[in-house]
Amino acid sequence: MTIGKIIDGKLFAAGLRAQVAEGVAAFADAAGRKPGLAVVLVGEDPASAVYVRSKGKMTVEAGMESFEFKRPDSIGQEDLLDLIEELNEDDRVDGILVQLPLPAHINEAAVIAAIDPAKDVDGFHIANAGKLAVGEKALVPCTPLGCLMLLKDELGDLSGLEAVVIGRSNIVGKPMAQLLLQESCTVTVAHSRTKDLASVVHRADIVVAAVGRPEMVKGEWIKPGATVIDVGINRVPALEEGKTRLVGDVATAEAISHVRAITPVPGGVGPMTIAVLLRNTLVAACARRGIAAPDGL
Ligand SMILES: Nc1nc2c(c(=O)[nH]1)N[C@@H](CN(C=O)c1ccc(C(=O)N[C@@H](CCC(=O)O)C(=O)O)cc1)CN2
Ligand SMILES: [Mg+2]
Repeated sequence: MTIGKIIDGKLFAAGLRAQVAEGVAAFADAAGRKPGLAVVLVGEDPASAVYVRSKGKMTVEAGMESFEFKRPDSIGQEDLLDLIEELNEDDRVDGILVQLPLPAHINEAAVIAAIDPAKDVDGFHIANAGKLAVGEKALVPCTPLGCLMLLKDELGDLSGLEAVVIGRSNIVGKPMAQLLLQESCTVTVAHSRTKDLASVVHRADIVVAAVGRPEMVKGEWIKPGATVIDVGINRVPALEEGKTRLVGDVATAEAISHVRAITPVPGGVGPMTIAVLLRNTLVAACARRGIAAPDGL
């Protein structure tokens, strides 16, 4: 039995952040100021609070300015839109990110639509999604771009490979499919209504699992030698009473003997999300100031 490689997303992300930090220093020399990222957190969701803290810390470590805006769960839609408008107008702010999910009474689409597309470092605005779809230069959602970076690092040229993306969200599944199409993969997007998912997955040289269902993708579904990117972050009960642990959307212990390579959870795709956010912020800052973005980012 051969054992596939575990892709170290944490290490790759650290390398990317170091590269971004070099670019940030060059930007600051040329522009006379640091790139700035504004992060908006609404409510008390503990996981969101952790991610936002981590984003702020890594933004500063990369040499950028971090602006954090925490608002109560009770904030009204109009007040949130006013804050976005202020950030759109603030010249120190190159990137704006509203942490998701938002409370149920807020219209997420309206909030995203209010962000200046040039500052939309999450790449969620329709203008950026549309540009990505037609192959124009765009700010691209962080998680799928991070997945693509890991895939290209592992496989090199992806052209002609059969890719199956499981999940059709606007944040991961759809942009992931667009990115893989741009790399000339043959792309299938599978989802909750897909019939015989096991045999669809079995065709794939590349599997990207982004369904949010713990260990749903079984080892025997994977074609021998496929590369698997596991986007899932699911908290499940641990063996020890009262404790939890994280698992992905793929049954990794089973899949490991089928794959060429696979991302672990934690330590795979997750760390790439924040590293790419920093990359997108630098790219947005360069574009806003008419400065060339560093090569290879
Ligand atoms: N506006 C956005 N909201 C959300 C996004 C996003 O990209 N933009 N993505 C997720 C949350 N997220 C960043 O915001 C994020 C999720 C996970 C990780 C990460 O590093 N995970 C670790 C495990 C962490 C743990 O122990 O709980 C890993 O996988 O190794 C970073 C960022 C939803 N919201
Ligand atoms: Mg809502």
